[in-house]
Amino acid sequence: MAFRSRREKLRSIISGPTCVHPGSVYDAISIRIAEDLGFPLGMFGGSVASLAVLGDPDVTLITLTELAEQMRRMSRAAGLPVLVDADHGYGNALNVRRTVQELETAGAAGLTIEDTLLPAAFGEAKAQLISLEEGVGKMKAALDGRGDPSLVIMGRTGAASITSVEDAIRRARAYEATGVDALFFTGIKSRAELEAIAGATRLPIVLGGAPDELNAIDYLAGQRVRIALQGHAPIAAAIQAVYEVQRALREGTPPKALKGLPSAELTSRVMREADVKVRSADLLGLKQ
Ligand SMILES: O=C([O-])CC(=O)C(=O)O
Ligand SMILES: [Mg+2]
Repeated sequence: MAFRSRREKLRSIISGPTCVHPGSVYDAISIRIAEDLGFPLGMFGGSVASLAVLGDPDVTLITLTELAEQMRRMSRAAGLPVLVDADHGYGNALNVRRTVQELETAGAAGLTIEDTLLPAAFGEAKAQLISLEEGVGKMKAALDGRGDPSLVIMGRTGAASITSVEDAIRRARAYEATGVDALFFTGIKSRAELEAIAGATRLPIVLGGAPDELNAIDYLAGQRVRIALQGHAPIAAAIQAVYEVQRALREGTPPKALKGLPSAELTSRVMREADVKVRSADLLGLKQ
């Protein structure tokens, strides 16, 4: 299968001895740039999916079809392995199974299923968790939905900041027992919390946003953290760049005087224009 080697690359990251930072990717161009810069992995966050596809905040309005289609566009544009934030799996455990099937055929290298109650419940401003039992059912459903055994499935919990570190450990151990490939934690606030979690579990660890004291990559590697996210600055930078250029144009700046535009060489590289020229010569008989 064409996607197998991408999945095996992600597997070698989580089974290796080091910790990597993934590139934050959200569309065909951002994944190509991350690949060109040598990132070993792309992270497709739910928040950036919402922003790129809907222009909305991360409040579970995006549909599975939209998420999978955006993943498919990225898989077609580049060969970089991508870890997808599949949120709560877009429904109950049966929906989780379907989510895994869709993301697998869209070319994801791996995905996370989390135990947050999504979308938010009526009248509840604070994040809540589903029960441990329902979380376990979702992990089992994810594994059952997997057709390619090389697809990486991660169990994710935000319990550390929603209930307690003890609850995060209880949940992580239960998810481990289902046979998931790795554990993804958000909301860990200190080295002591990470060490308690790493000491009580055995699978590779992926860390969502983390405070400064957790930002030493060798220390993280020593705690079995194999992937450490660094937020989603690229899409934030894109918002700023588009805003600045639209504003300058609106204020009457002539196009040639605009600042911050990419060189023709960079744009051509991102578009893989050289490959298109070769194909055009071969297939259309066009001179180069
Ligand atoms: O997975 C991530 O990158 C963090 C997250 O939940 C999101 O951005 O939606
Ligand atoms: Mg998310």
